[in-house]
Amino acid sequence: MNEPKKLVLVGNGMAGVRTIEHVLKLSPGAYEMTVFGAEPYPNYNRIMLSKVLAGGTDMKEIIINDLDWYESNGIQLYKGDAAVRIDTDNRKVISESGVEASYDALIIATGSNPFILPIPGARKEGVIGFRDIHDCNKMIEAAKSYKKAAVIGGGLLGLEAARGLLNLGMDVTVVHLGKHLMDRQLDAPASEMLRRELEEQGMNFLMEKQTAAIIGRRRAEGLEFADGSRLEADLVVMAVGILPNVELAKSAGLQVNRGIIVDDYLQTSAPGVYAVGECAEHRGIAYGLVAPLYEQGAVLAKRLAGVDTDGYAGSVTSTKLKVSGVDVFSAGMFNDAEGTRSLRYQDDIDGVYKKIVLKDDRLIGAVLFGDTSDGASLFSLIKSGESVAGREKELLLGYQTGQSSLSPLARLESCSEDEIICGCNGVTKGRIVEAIADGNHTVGKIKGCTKASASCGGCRPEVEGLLQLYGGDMAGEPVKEGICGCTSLSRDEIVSSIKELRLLSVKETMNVLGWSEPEGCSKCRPALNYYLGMLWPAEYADEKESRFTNERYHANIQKDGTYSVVPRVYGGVTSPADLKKIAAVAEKYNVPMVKFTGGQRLDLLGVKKEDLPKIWEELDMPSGHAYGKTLRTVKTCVGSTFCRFGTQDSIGMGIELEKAFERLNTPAKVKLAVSGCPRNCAEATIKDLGVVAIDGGWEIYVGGNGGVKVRAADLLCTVKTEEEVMEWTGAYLQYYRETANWNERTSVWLERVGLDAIKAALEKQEDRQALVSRIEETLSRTTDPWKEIIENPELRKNFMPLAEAGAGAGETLGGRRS
Ligand SMILES: Cc1cc2nc3c(=O)[nH]c(=O)nc-3n(C[C@H](O)[C@H](O)[C@H](O)COP(=O)(O)OP(=O)(O)OC[C@H]3O[C@@H](n4cnc5c(N)ncnc54)[C@H](O)[C@@H]3O)c2cc1C
Ligand SMILES: NC(=O)c1ccc[n+]([C@@H]2O[C@H](COP(=O)([O-])OP(=O)(O)OC[C@H]3O[C@@H](n4cnc5c(N)ncnc54)[C@H](O)[C@@H]3O)[C@@H](O)[C@H]2O)c1
Ligand code: SF4
Ligand code: FES
Repeated sequence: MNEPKKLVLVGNGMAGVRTIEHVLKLSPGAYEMTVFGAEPYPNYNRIMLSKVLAGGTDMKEIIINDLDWYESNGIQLYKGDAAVRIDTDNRKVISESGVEASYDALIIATGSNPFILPIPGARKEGVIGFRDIHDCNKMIEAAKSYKKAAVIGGGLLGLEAARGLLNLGMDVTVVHLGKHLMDRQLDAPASEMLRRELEEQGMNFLMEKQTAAIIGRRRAEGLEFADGSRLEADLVVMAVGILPNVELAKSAGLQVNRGIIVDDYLQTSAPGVYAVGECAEHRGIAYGLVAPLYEQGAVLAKRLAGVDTDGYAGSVTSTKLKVSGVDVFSAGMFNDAEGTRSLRYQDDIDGVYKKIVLKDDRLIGAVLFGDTSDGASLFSLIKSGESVAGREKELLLGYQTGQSSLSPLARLESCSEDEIICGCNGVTKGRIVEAIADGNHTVGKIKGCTKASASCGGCRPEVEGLLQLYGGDMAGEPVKEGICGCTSLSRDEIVSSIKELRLLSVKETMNVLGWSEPEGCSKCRPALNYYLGMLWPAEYADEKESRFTNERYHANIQKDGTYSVVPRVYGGVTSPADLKKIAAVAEKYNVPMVKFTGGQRLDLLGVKKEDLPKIWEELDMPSGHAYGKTLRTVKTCVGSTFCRFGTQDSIGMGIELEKAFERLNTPAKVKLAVSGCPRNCAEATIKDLGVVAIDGGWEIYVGGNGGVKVRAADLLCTVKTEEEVMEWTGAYLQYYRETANWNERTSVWLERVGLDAIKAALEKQEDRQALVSRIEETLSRTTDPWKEIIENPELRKNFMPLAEAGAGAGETLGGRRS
């Protein structure tokens, strides 16, 4: 056997160590390895520092390779000992402590340094970047003694730092230079939705602010901006981008631009010297995310091991913000440009935004907010560059089934074993399939042994997909998945645990049931809030912060940031007096548009947030709840009161239903209608519950939907009296409340549960009555939200402009929404 060659790695970080891991696998024993690391730790997962700061994990959990690993692989590690010189003529590296290491091959993987703004005061105590364990510890320490943090930079790092500092109890203001947060990853609508969501989480923002100086004596006391205004802050985190760490390479005479220039085989301008990771510049790009760096590392390892490779051709990147409660995904070229076309979908009620960008029938970019479940599939289509002609709508609206040729499952099945599924941790499909074959049959177990899905969580749908494909048969047991990435518990398990253990708050539920994310996410928080309210109508106090914006402000937020006002008009029947009131407020507050809705209501559109309480006060009408997961409207036809075909009083029936069930919290919105004869002018058979009058009675239809996916309702029963209509409706709605998943419309629920099962549950009158008594218990505790807001000065403050609300130092400078 040949003498091993000498391989030296400078930079004990993510890209460099990943490269030598590959070399060890491809050609064990071929190299004698020496590693210099400036940090005093073994190799760790830098991206998890955000989670450490946010309290989601601890330092020991983020170590990728412990000291034993170096030892058992015969690697000489000099930790806490930076390389200070490279002698390319004599092929050796010299370290700070004086160690000299000769090399046949040298890998430079020195990463980046945080960019520190060159402004007065930038070196003061209390001003830091966020790059390593040391910075993370410093922030955790600072939060114990100081309360006001300013994060400069509203990019990925800044927002993750801000979320962490909020979790540590600090009052956090993010100062951003541009108009839009995460401007390198998101378009304006997604960025706006993100800002609103983060404001709801308690973050303050100062947008379009240029920091001119850090003020304070020895320690930072605040920021001064170019416009002369100031912000108090005793901790300042700079997160305004990174600079590749090229000093060592530069001083060794290597060709350097922004990064160290490398070719497709990661070779620098010096023989035997390679560079990978953030410090390298390939075809003009220095990447700042791990996935492309791991791809580089895989190519370099092959090169060093003498294995054939086509070289590295550059990467398309995707990102996911690691802030719990916010789902944001961005990939590829997400901005419109010449020769591209884009499709968008925006649902302001559920806070979902999707955009895909196409060029020549190929998908080249995507932005997702609120629902990022299709991110991985879209990303693999972007990478594959295949034609998506004719499938654009499916891509935008999401994969409905697992059957289409585009479905994530089909794609996963056909992709090669080497395809990286988890970009953050560089885990391939082959490795995950192997883990499944070894008996790991939950995402949690796969996470434990491969680290796939342990970081940003973006690959979780793909890991779940692989479990579906390869888990069931091998295990002989069904694969169990949780309601979201924070738990492996199903909806039913959660609901029964809440009941059995008498859990009474969202936080307690997450703690007791072992949530992986201490704050939960935008899927589980509102779901838990709903389940708790449904189970404990008397004891549970609704948690506003677990609701979407519309339900928090009791108004639908519109695309321009204004709100809409929809007063309750029972059964769609109004009066001259109410119409006058509506007209008067519309005129007085310059409401730009008054419109009839599909549910026979009047909608005042374009209302400013601060006008909402005044308008509701002057209207003195109940809320129409046009914004919530609740009973929306009962649409009625004129019925026997005026119509010559009418067999029953559909208006009276509709009003009675609406008065009985208004303000009811439901898993998803619920719409009702009542028609006075089978001509069905109120379109009752495409409603969640529709009542149609017949000779001598009423038919009750359920599970209809007139939305994206039209579904004709099924006949539940035929009854004779109005009392029976009320009883069946109450029982049906309560059964839906008790058994549906949060956010599941009745049309989907009915198909999942089955009409026969629902009929069986409601068949016996005693069962119906038990359900009715439970719904009545809930209904007896509801109140009109706007009446409450109007009468409560504290609640009214939420709608006031900042100055009137009496904001603190950071807030008066602008940006904060309450
Ligand atoms: C808080 C945070 C969160 C992040 N989250 C994500 C994420 O979610 N997804 C994602 O894709 N990316 C994320 N990133 C970026 C990701 O961590 C980097 O892209 C990745 O770590 C770069 O790997 P690297 O090996 O090039 O550099 P590094 O991991 O920084 O490693 C370089 C190492 O070299 C050492 N070094 C420097 N000079 C010398 C020298 N002269 N001698 C010896 N050692 C030296 C440094 O101390 C460092 O340890 C995040 C970064 C941070 C800071
Ligand atoms: N979830 C993730 O994938 C993740 C998380 C953290 C960090 N990272 C990576 O770490 C690196 C550093 O992240 P970053 O957010 O610092 O870099 P970035 O370049 O992505 O964002 C910096 C932001 O700061 C803003 N900015 C620039 N100058 C400013 C100024 N003077 N005042 C206020 N704002 C200013 C920019 O407009 C930009 O939005 C990036 O490569 C990033 O991709 C990734
Ligand atoms: S459904 Fe029948 S009763 Fe009602 S308006 Fe139409 S025709 Fe008249
Ligand atoms: S892609 Fe981030 S955890 Fe897998």
